[in-house]
Amino acid sequence: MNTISSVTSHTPSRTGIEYIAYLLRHAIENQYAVAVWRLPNDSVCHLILSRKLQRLSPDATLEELPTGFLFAPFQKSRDRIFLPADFKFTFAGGNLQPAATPAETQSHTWLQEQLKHTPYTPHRPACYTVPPTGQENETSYAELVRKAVAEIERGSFEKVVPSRRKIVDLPESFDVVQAFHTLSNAYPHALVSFVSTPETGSWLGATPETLVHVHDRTLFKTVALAGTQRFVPGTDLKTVAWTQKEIEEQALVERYVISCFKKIRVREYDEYGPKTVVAGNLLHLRSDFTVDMKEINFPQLGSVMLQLLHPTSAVCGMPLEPASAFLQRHEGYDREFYAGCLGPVNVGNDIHIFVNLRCLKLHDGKATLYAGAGVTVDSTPENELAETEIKFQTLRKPLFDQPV
Ligand SMILES: C=C(O[C@H]1C=CC=C(C(=O)O)[C@@H]1O)C(=O)O
Repeated sequence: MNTISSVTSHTPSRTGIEYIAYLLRHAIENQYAVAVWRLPNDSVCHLILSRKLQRLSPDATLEELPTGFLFAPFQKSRDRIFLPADFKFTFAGGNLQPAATPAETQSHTWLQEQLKHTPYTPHRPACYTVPPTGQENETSYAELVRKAVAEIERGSFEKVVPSRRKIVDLPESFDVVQAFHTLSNAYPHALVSFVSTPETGSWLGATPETLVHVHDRTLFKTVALAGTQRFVPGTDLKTVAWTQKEIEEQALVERYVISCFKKIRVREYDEYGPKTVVAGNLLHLRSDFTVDMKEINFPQLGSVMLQLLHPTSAVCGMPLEPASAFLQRHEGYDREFYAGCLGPVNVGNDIHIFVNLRCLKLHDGKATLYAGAGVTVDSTPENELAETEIKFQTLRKPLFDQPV
């Protein structure tokens, strides 16, 4: 088996961070796309390089794709992007890990060749960036929430999730690989991801929300997540109280998930919750759904449910169409990949797709942060605005401020 020792036998040993920085630069020089991720409650970080992105058709089945990474925008009418794993590496404990699959063995051999031709030199990691466009301001977000409540009172929909963005200056010393590392340490229960492609620019995030998880082609999982409050470390989760507004907001997401199961006549799901969960600096209410796919003989449930669920009423609204039309008309900016979905496909027998929340997009010297809040008839503009501010803190605090 070709392992790290074969990479290092011709070159000085490098840290995982140095290898990642080297691979990012190689990607940019060759117009390759990159995805780096660390799954929740896992210590292993994965990196793939793609020579060419694929655009997935709406009916593409994830189960039939090769190993890779899905990156899909919020707008369903736009193309979902798939990064096939032309090269794949894993890192743990700060080091590149021995190749565990034939594909990784080939990747190690390739890396060894690259290092011979272009030896490693220390440098700040580079990634694809695009300029920011415009800036949302606080007054208009409060106005947006007011309009949303008025529309709910008029009976157009029950819930909508308006969002906003904030453009911040990056510190002089900002280093994207270090930032990924910082988020991985700060948020062990999140999917921490970094996606950088010539088409999409670079996106970094730490999301708490699973959209579709298929384990070993047998077990399907999804969640209904909503309701937000600040987490004070040390709080006993059993003592956390939720308002009627938050309970209803989460119940609407639950109903949305169940309505998707109903559309395909799946009745054999287990539902657990809602319970209070920690998501970094925040608390949410979450219900977990599981389906035994073998038992109901539905091998493509993951792909089918992904199409039905996205965008859930945790990021869009309920009913979907009028809420989505409201956001299109009034939100006033392009969400692009915020509140879209992303994650590894067919890596080690799992498909693990998350909602792209608590994320930012990188520009030269700046970053755009994104956050939304679920609005129901009981919402106030002040509270929802404050909620988006604490959601911004999920990334701001560890990356640009003091550690969490
Ligand atoms: C839309 C976001 O969060 C969603 C997920 C959990 C709780 C939410 C809420 O309480 O509003 C949102 O529905 C976001 O983080 O930008």
